[in-house]
Amino acid sequence: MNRHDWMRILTKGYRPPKTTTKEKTPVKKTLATPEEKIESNSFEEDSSVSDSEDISSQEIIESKERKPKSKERLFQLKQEEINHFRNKNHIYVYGSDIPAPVECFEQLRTDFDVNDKVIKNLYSEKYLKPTPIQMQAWPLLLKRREVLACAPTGSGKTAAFLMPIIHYLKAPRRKGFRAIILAPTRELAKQIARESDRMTEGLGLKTNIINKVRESNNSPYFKKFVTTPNRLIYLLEVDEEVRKIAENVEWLIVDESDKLFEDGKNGFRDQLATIFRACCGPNVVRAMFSATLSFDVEEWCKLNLYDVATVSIGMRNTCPDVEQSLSFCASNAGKMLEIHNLLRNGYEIPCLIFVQTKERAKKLCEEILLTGRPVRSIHSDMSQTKRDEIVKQFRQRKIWILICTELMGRGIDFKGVNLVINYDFPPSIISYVHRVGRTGRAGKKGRAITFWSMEDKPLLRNIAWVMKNSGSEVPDWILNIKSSSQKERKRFAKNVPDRGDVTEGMKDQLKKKKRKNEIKNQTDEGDLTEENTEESKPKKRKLKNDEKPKKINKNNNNKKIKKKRKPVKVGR
Ligand SMILES: Nc1ncnc2c1ncn2[C@@H]1O[C@H](COP(=O)(O)OP(=O)(O)OP(=O)(O)O)[C@@H](O)[C@H]1O
Repeated sequence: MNRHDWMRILTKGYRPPKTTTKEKTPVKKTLATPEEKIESNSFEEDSSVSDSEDISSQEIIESKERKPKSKERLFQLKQEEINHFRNKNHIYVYGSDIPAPVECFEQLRTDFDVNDKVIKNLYSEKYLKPTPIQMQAWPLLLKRREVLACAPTGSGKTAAFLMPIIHYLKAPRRKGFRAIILAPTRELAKQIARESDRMTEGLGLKTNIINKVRESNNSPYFKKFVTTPNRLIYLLEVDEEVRKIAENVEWLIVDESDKLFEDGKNGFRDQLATIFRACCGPNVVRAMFSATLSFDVEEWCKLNLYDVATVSIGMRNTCPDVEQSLSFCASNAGKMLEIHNLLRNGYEIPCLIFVQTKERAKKLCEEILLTGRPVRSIHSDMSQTKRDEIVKQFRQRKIWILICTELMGRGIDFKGVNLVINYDFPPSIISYVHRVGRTGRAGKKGRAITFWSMEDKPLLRNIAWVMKNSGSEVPDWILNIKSSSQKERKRFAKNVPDRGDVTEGMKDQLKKKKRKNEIKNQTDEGDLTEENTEESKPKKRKLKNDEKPKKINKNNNNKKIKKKRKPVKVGR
């Protein structure tokens, strides 16, 4: 018998006592208060608690302790998911407590209780899902956060600020205007108003746009209010009632914020300050939207907006959906030839052509009209009705080519512009991005060609980098041109080169072209030219018996042939 057999005999019939739930509790109580601990001491000292029980109770304690950790982990996982989603959609956020982006329209209903009618209106716009700026700006604005947003041209910023406003305004109240949207041009203000009308359908909300300063004076009782700063300033100055209404405004949105923040004669910085002071109620939420942001605007927002959340989509100052290229044209005549070549060799319509001045717009329009193509120009000399009519016809594709100045560079959504031509080089990177951004909108692709000449060199490299960063191919030598200083670029923007007359040099060019054609015809027709006919040839004199033939200089018979000079060596 070995020692195992002995142990079996001695312990026969013995069963180890079962652990009861009662006995487990004292271990749990180690997490209890100190008083309870004293009470439970007897249990802890109980020797009947086996080692194995100790381990299992330890596990319980650990699992209890781990519980809050796993909550944290869950939160971390969720955060990782959110970050992944943001990265996938190129959404970058800065600020505290930024809510998660929404992925679909349904989430607006489930998470934010947005009215069905508002969501229905989004679907009837034929939108299938939110664009990245909408994904992140909606939850922020629906939580009434102040926002600074920067998203590429044509990425749906208008709906990004309109939808939350509409959700909050809900139904009309006789309180005067409750939301103000500022835009830098009348065209843009009208476009926003049109989109707002579509999105508020069935809700009874009214959007008003002030066309003429005085006209708006007698009707400040709108629900929403889209305007340019000058017009609102006028109302604030002349009407006490408007001032009171402004104090209770619930939303103040600045579209194309960097344009409105510009100072100088084209900027609205001073007017904006007045409007911000007027809309000072405790409930106002302010937000700034633009495709391009300047350092100034960012700094201002950090200082003046409350707990501002910054949202940025994609790489700043790029147009990823536009295939961009450069074309060198040395002179006005060169540009004219290039545009004719483009038009002759096939171009995409609708096509927008940007020029520097309204004079150049008119002249270029006349030139292209001669080719019989449906082209118009649009500029500030025209009445508003005429401008609206032209924009409408361009949208309806009755006009194929629209020639415009910087006026149309920002914000205007012509729907489906396929080609942008910068006939005259833009004055700044910002201007380039907005001009080129008239195509490649709402997920569609577009093309942009920029003509450049030597005078545009201070900005050439920077524009080339915008192209490169947008994914277009640019020759390396342009990217490597010596960079111009910020001062030089600013000077370029302020004093753009005088580009002269669009048709300048055309006569010379035409003469040259005519001459070229003539020469070509001559060579094609062989000897049948006037110079080569028998009559035109000089008659040959018969040589005398001992006379040698003279050498003839082909270039000029009268000139003697000059002997070639030997190069002179310069020594010390
Ligand atoms: N969720 C969406 N799905 C599809 N299309 C959309 C969506 N939201 C907006 N759009 C469309 O995208 C186009 C561009 O929108 P919008 O004019 O608001 O662009 P933007 O970002 O303001 O451009 P810009 O900087 O040039 O002013 C419009 O035709 C609009 O109807």
